[in-house]
Amino acid sequence: MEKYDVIVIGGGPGGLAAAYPLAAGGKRVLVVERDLWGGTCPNYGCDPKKMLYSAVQAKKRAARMTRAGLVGIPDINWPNLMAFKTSYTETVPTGTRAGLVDQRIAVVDGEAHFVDEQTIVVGEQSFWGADIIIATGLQPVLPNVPGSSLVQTSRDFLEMPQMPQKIAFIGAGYVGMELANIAAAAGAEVHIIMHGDRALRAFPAAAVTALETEMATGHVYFHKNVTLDAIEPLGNGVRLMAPDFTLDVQQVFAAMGRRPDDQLMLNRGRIRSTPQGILVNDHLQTSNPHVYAIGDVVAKTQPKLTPVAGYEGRYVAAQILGDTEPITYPAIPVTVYGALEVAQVGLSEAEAKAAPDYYTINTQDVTHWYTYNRTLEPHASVTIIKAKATDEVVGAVVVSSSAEDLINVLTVAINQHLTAEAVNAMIFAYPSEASDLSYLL
Ligand SMILES: Cc1cc2nc3c(=O)[nH]c(=O)nc-3n(C[C@H](O)[C@H](O)[C@H](O)COP(=O)(O)OP(=O)(O)OC[C@H]3O[C@@H](n4cnc5c(N)ncnc54)[C@H](O)[C@@H]3O)c2cc1C
Ligand SMILES: NC(=O)c1ccc[n+]([C@@H]2O[C@H](COP(=O)([O-])OP(=O)(O)OC[C@H]3O[C@@H](n4cnc5c(N)ncnc54)[C@H](O)[C@@H]3O)[C@@H](O)[C@H]2O)c1
Repeated sequence: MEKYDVIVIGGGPGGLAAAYPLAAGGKRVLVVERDLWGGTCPNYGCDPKKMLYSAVQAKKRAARMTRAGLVGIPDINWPNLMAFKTSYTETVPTGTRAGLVDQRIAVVDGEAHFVDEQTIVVGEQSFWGADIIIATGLQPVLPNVPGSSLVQTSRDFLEMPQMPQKIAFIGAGYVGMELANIAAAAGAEVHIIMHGDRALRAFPAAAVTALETEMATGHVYFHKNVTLDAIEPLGNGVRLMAPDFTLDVQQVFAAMGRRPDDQLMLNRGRIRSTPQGILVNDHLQTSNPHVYAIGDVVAKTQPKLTPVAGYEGRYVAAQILGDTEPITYPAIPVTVYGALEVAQVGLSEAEAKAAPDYYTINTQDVTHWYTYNRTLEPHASVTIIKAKATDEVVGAVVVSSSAEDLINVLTVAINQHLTAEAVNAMIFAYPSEASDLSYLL
């Protein structure tokens, strides 16, 4: 049996962020990956999604600017856009694996299962680790109804060779809203099946309504309060069925959330978990003190995102190398890359509303401000939440076609505990979204 200082299970953003500093710190490290090196984000998540989104953004902006002198709206050629995406994704697994080997990190291809508290097996091989880090991410949830085998996943969507004329997503969270926007811009009629009446529950209702309205103008149809009870094959597609509801589409995709799978045999490693993920203490240590868990697989209140997985990977590496501080998280921005970008960071609007003595909430519709008028934005709004006692910026919501930029500026302000006065004292590039901040704070 081979022995290592640290075994990392999962070669995604979390696992990789832990492996490199551990190896640099002199530890003998093994990383095990059962599928594509690099994990979800660069292979079938954030990065390929945003490559497709780039063309969608350009098309939408061009369409708006036809009202300002631009002639003609470009078409999306799906196979060519896919080829552009693949030109990036096809290099990820080999490049990632080679990067590890280059740093003298041992790599094994295969699925890891626990044998006991410090031993795992991969195929026929057994490995012992003084410490083990679980960074195995999540798998898409599929509907539990007859015909669920006809349902595809976001991974299938991001590898789809042709765009069908009519498709559906089950679920209106991040994946459903983002992929629906891409499909609609590429020419499909898109249906979103929602078992409730709220999309993107974690975001303020007004921001989500703005996004839904924009998507509805682009051939996205929302079916609210529909709980599917069966899916049947059709000659050239599938039939989605619920009480008083039938919809025929060519393809249907699950966008109902993501959950850990049960392949690790956690019980043999004495590691406790729930359906939401592995339970950890404030050092990201599991119920087995030799084993840590990081990234999406952890049951946590923080958003399950790539930069959070990376942050936790670096944190656990530092713990194993000798640090003893419990983990604390900075304010984490979240952004939905839809027909509009909806972004928020810090204290939420709902939390601020619940404590009116402590916080001010300033929401402005900025659609007609110069910055957004210049690009003929369909909708733009910014919410700034400040602490009354200190005048510090503590939360923000941005809705526009480029909210990702402003939310990052506001994230810096929140994490640095800047007061409105301190932000206003800065000079930003003009004219830009950040240069408008003085009117908003
Ligand atoms: C469609 C989509 C779009 C997304 N867009 C964004 C975005 O825009 N921004 C953002 O921040 N986040 C986004 N995410 C989320 C992001 O991909 C994850 O937060 C991130 O990949 C989590 O990293 P991780 O290392 O925890 O897990 P993963 O990246 O999932 O990596 C886990 C790895 O472990 C491997 N593994 C699992 N079990 C085993 C086993 N038993 N043995 C060996 N290997 C195993 C898996 O094969 C995988 O490679 C998106 C996700 C999806 C699905
Ligand atoms: N831009 C980003 O940062 C980004 C993009 C994509 C994914 N992600 C990550 O991936 C995770 C998974 O995304 P997701 O969209 O699959 O999950 P999600 O949790 O964001 O949304 C799932 C949605 O499906 C709905 N749903 C659940 N069961 C259903 C059912 N039976 N019928 C109809 N609807 C149902 C839920 O109410 C919810 O609205 C996200 O939570 C996030 O962590 C992030």
